[in-house]
Amino acid sequence: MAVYTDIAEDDLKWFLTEYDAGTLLSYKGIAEGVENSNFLLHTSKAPLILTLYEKRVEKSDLPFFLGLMQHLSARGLSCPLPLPRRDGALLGSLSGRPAALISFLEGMWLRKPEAKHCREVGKALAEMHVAGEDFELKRPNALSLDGWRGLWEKSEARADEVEPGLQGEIRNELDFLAAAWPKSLPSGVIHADLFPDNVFFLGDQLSGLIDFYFACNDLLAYDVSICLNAWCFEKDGAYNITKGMAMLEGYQSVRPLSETEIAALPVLARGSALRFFLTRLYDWLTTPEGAMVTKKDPLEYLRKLRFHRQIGSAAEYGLSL
Ligand SMILES: Nc1ncnc2c1ncn2[C@@H]1O[C@H](COP(=O)(O)OP(=O)(O)O)[C@@H](O)[C@H]1O
Ligand SMILES: N[C@@H](CCOP(=O)(O)O)C(=O)O
Repeated sequence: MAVYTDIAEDDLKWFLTEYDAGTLLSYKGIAEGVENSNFLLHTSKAPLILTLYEKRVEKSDLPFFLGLMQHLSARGLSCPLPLPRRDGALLGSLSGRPAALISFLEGMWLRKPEAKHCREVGKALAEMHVAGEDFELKRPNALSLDGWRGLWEKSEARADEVEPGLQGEIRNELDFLAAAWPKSLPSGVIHADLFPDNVFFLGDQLSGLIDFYFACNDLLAYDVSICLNAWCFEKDGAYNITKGMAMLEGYQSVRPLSETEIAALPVLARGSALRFFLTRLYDWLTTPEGAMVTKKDPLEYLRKLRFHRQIGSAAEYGLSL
């Protein structure tokens, strides 16, 4: 679950007086999520999401995340919209944490996405990339090459507890990626965590994207590779080329990939598999037993990484070259 910080009803009522959000009818913690504490609020005006930003989110990054949601929403992308306080600020404070109220998005995330949903996700990702083109704030990706090495160094000594031989394998992978990482592909604002739990659907129709708290400036095709990893593998670890094809077609119906982006996909997919392996590994090794958060399996991403290593060309992801 992800409610790291409790809130007192009176504090919440006081917090709401700073907004034109109506009076509080009810509130409850939301079990899902990993990074922040989220609450669903019902007020006399509307359902709302209250997010308390926890330790792993840099306060100085919050204007980027909240401003990006405003920017994308203004350009027609369906995503939560932060509510301004009466003084115009998007950020307040509650229970000693930076806090924001954001609009409630209707829909549910899909436990068993199909190819048709992957197509919608690909299209929405490209729409986000296009809508983000004129967003003025910048945020470098803290979880790119340099960040991976730092993260690895925190887990390296205990990595072989998770699987024998990991130490050597990941060191070699980092060296490979440092040498092979593309330097001049199109870049822009990326979501960087567009997993199934961050995409809502109403029936088969995509109703919106949430959780922009890893968004940053990086290679657009890297974001595509994150989605291939998150959406196009089956539970048994097999890559589903039909889903990959649908996702890439959906993406390219809005923003065609260049030849160099296509050629770079296998390396980018190795990088994005490693990125989620490393954050999961760190959490796996450091989250105390009994903590109220569901730990995600790092080995799922190790298997994906190994799959991408043996890819000969992007055609194997379902792209018609
Ligand atoms: N704007 C929103 N509308 C509806 N539900 C939301 C919204 N934002 C978050 N949620 C709910 O809260 C959960 C956790 O949100 P998320 O942003 O993924 O948290 P975290 O950043 O901690 O991973 C989501 O799975 C969803 O159920
Ligand atoms: N998507 C990441 C974990 C981040 O969780 P989220 O709830 O913020 O999407 C993973 O699967 O490792």
